[in-house]
Amino acid sequence: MSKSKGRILVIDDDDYITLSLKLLLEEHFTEVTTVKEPKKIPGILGKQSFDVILLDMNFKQGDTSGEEGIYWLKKIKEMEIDANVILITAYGDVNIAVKTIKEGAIDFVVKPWQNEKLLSTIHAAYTLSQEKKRVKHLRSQQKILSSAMDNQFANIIGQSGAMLDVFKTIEKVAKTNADVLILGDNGTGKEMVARAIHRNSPRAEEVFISVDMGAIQENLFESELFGHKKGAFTDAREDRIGRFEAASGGTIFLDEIGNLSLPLQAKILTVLQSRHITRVGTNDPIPIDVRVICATNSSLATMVKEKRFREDLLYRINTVEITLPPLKERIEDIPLLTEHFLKLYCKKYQKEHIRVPEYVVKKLQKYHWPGNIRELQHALERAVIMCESDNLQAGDFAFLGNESTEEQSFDDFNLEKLEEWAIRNSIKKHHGNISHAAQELGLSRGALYRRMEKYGL
Ligand SMILES: Nc1ncnc2c1ncn2[C@@H]1O[C@H](COP(=O)(O)OP(=O)(O)OP(=O)(O)O)[C@@H](O)[C@H]1O
Repeated sequence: MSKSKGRILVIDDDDYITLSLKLLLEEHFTEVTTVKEPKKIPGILGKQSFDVILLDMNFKQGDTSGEEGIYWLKKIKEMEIDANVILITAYGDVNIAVKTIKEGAIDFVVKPWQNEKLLSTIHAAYTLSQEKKRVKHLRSQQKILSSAMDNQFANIIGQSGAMLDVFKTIEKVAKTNADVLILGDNGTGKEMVARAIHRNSPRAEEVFISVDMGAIQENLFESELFGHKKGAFTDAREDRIGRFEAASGGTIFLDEIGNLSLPLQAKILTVLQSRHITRVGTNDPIPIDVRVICATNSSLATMVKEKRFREDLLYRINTVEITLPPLKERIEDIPLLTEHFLKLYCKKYQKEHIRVPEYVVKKLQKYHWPGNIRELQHALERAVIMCESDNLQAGDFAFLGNESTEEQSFDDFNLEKLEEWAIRNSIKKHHGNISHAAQELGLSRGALYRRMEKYGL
C-alpha cells in the first residue's frame, strides 16, 4: 500500500506507546513526529504543520480524569490550525468521549487499539484535513475572485435623477432579503446594480453567483441549476452541485430571466416558492438559503399579456423593481462616465496625458448609444488605444466620425454656418489634429477650441 503524504503528530508520555505508534504509522504516512511532554505542543505547532494529531488524555501518573487531555485539546483548537485531533486513552469512558468531541476532537480511540481500526480512523482524519485545506483554499480563491469582480463593479457612476433614485433603492433593499427584479436594456448596468445590492447586504462575505439563463441549454437546465447525482444521465460521471447550491448563503443573480421557456419558468417558480432544490437523479429535496436577484431586458409585463411569461413567476421575483433607463435618457451621466472610463483606460494603456475636449463630450451626448454604457466603455477603450494626440477627437470614435463626414453644400452664406463648416472640414482634413487645423484656419488652438465648443464639434 502506498504511503499517504500525511504528517502525523503523536503526543503521549509513554515511551512504549510513542515508539509502537511511530513504527506502525511510518509505514503509512510520510512524516511521524512524537512528543512526550504536552507543554511542548504550542512550540511545535507554531513551527510545523500537521494533518492529524494523536493526543493522549492523561499525562500525570494515576490520573484518569482526562482533564489534561481536554485542556491541551482546547489549547490546540485555540491555535486555529488545520490538523484534526484524535484523543487516545486507556479509559474508555463515554462521558469523556462525548466531552472531547464537543471540544472539537474528531474521534476517540481506546488503548489497547486494534491496528486496522486505528489506521482507518487516522486515514479518515487525514482525508478530512485535506478536504478542510481544499475548502480553505477555495474560499480564499473565491474571496480574491469576488473582490476582483466587485472592484470591476465597485463604482456605479451616475448623477442623473434616475441614477440617484437607483442608488436610494439599492441602499434600502440591500439590507433586506427581498427578491429584486432589475429591468433595463443591454449594457445599462443591471449586473453592476445586482452586485452592488449583494455587496451592501448582510451576505456580502458570501458568494455572488451570476447565471445567464439564456445561455443554458434547455436539456441541461435542471442539472446546471439544481445539480445531479452520478449516473443520472449519460454524461453525469460524478455527483455535482448546481448553481443554487453553490450560491448557498449568498446571492444568485438570474440574468436574462425573460429568455426562459414556459416549462423552465415553472421549474424555477417551484424552487423559488419551496426554497428547496432536488438534484437530478434523486428524490431528496435540499433546502437552499439564497437571495434571488433577477434581471431582464424584456418587458415582462408585455410578455405576461402575451402569455409568454408566467404571471405568478413575475409576482414572485418582483418584490422590488429597479429600472435602469437607457443611456440616451440620462445624458447628464455621460461626462462623468466618459471621465471614469478615460481614467481607467489611460492607466491601462499607459497614456495618462490624454484628455477629452468639451466639444467631444457634447458630441458623445448627442449620440443615441444603442449599446448603452457598455458601448460607451468600449468606445473609450478603442479611442484611447487609437488616439495619437493629447486630446481625443470626434474622429477617434468611429460612429461620430461617420456623422461628421456628411458633405455639406452651401447655398446660404450665413457666416456662422460657413465658419462651422470650415472648422469641421479642416479638422477632418487634418485627421483631428487641432494644431494643424488651427494653423490652416489662422486661429490659435485656444480660439479654435472655443469655436468648436460653440458649434458643439
Ligand atoms: N453606472 C455605471 N457606472 C460605471 N460603469 C457602468 C455603469 N453601468 C454599467 N457600467 C459598465 O458597463 C458594462 C455593462 O454593465 P452590466 O454588465 O452591468 O450591464 P447589463 O445591463 O447587465 O448588461 P447585459 O444586459 O448585456 O447583461 C460593465 O462593464 C459595467 O462595468
